[in-house]
Amino acid sequence: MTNASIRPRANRRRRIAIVSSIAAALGLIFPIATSSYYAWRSAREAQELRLELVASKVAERARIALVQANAALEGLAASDDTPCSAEHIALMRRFTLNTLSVEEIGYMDGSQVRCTTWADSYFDEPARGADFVLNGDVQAFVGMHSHIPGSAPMLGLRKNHYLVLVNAERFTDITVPAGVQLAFLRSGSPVLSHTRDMPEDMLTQVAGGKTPIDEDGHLLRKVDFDGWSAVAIGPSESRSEIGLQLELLLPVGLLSAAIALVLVVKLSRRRLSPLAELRLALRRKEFLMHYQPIVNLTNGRLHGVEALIRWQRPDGDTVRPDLFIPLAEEHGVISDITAVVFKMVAADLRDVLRAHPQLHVSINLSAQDITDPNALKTLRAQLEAAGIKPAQVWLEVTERGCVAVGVAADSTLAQARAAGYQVAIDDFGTGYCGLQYLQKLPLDTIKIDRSFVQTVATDSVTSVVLPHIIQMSHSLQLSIVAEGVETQAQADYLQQSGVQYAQGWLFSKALPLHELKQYVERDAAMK
Ligand SMILES: Nc1nc2c(ncn2[C@@H]2O[C@@H]3COP(=O)(O)O[C@H]4[C@@H](O)[C@H](n5cnc6c(=O)[nH]c(N)nc65)O[C@@H]4COP(=O)(O)O[C@H]3[C@H]2O)c(=O)[nH]1
Repeated sequence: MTNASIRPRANRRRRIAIVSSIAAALGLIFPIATSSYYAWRSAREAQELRLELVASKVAERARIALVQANAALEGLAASDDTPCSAEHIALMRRFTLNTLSVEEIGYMDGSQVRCTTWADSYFDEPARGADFVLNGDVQAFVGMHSHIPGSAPMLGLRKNHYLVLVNAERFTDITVPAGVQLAFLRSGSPVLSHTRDMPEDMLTQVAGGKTPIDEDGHLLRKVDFDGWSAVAIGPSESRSEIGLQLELLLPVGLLSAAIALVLVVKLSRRRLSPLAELRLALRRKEFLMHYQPIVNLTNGRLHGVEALIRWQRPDGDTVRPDLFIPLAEEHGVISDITAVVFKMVAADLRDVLRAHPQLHVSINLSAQDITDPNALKTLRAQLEAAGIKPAQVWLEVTERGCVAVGVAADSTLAQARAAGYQVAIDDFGTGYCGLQYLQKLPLDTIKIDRSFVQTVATDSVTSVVLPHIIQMSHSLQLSIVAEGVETQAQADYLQQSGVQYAQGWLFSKALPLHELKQYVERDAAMK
């Protein structure tokens, strides 16, 4: 078995490094880009709102002016003064002065202007037909002029004999934010009114019903009513506005980036940890079982096997269980490993154990397994499915494990024995477990730790302990398995001291399943 460490392999480390770098870069870029985008969006939305607001203002002004002009036309129609009499002209003047949007009123006879508000001056009558008709009976003429030379283009509205001139320029004559242009029009008719410095091409586009937005960095907002349109056009967003929004949003973006970075570092460290490797190995099913023969010292025949887990990494390296089992115990992963062991043992040994009922398999349990109420249930389910009798299964618990879980060990081990399993205490002698405590535990077998076996025929201080352990086990009527027997001298000594069973390299190392099966066949062939 090679002694591979539990570090992630180079290519996985590389993969984690690449993924982490990408995640870190995204973690940095994303919040900053998002806050910049939102700064731009908010600036744009603020501009859209501003344009909407001024367009609404224009629409409102125009709507009021048109309502007033209409009211003047209605009021004049109700007059029964003699047309163009002094009273009649005075009436027209009153209407002109009282109606803010109306600049001048004319009394028409057919297409002729007979008199106007200012009786001695006449505006030119419309030389052509109406540009459009409003409310079914009001003819509208675009581009008329009052009697004042060089006056602004007016909108003429005629109903029956009266024609009022409305100064449409007033609609767009409002204070606007820098760079904003306004226009007022009726679809299909020339632009009635627009801001003075509106570029010609923009005017043409607006008149053509086009929306000159975005491509040239402009936004357009339109407010429609009764077939009229008030249009506001402005730069899509201002740099200073974006800067302002960025000042608000960027700190949030930077904070999120910092949090994301810390998370990525933490996560990648966790993914690079031995525990993450262990969990990954469980998911990838990188575990298998080896089996070490336990022999009868009297005749050298096979008595049973100890199931020993192996972690085979994808590159062929094997990790020793005494490296990863403590890690699994420490982080609560051991019950998952034990469940995997139960499953693999049942699948591996079903044929061997059914064909050789005198053999048993010894399975290691950790302290947590002893307190886990599911452990025995899982084991029973696996064994029943494989047709293996509980009597052929030994459960090994370490002395340290029993001491650690205390009273719980008593009841679990008692339950296990009641269910037909044999219970062995593993690594005996290493766990400071007093005789008194040992007496209370429901045990069948003691496994003497390798460290004591190795003292046979040496001057080691601990060499005196071995005979005591053997003697104590005899007095408690426990069977004994000696672990780690490497020499014939050790085997001879143990046998002469009354130890019945042993395992160790003298007899066999832990074997993969197919080699164990050959071993079992050879043993069965021995007479
Ligand atoms: N130097 C020497 N060593 C010998 C000799 N004969 C056997 N060994 C080794 O001694 C260990 C015996 O197992 P353990 O005391 O139960 O000690 C086991 C056991 O505590 C734990 N372990 C192994 N498999 C499992 C398992 O499935 N579940 C749990 N919970 N623990 C396991 O890991 C420990 C180490 O297992 P392994 O590395 O397989 O090491 C095994 C075995 O390979 C020998 O003659 N000389």
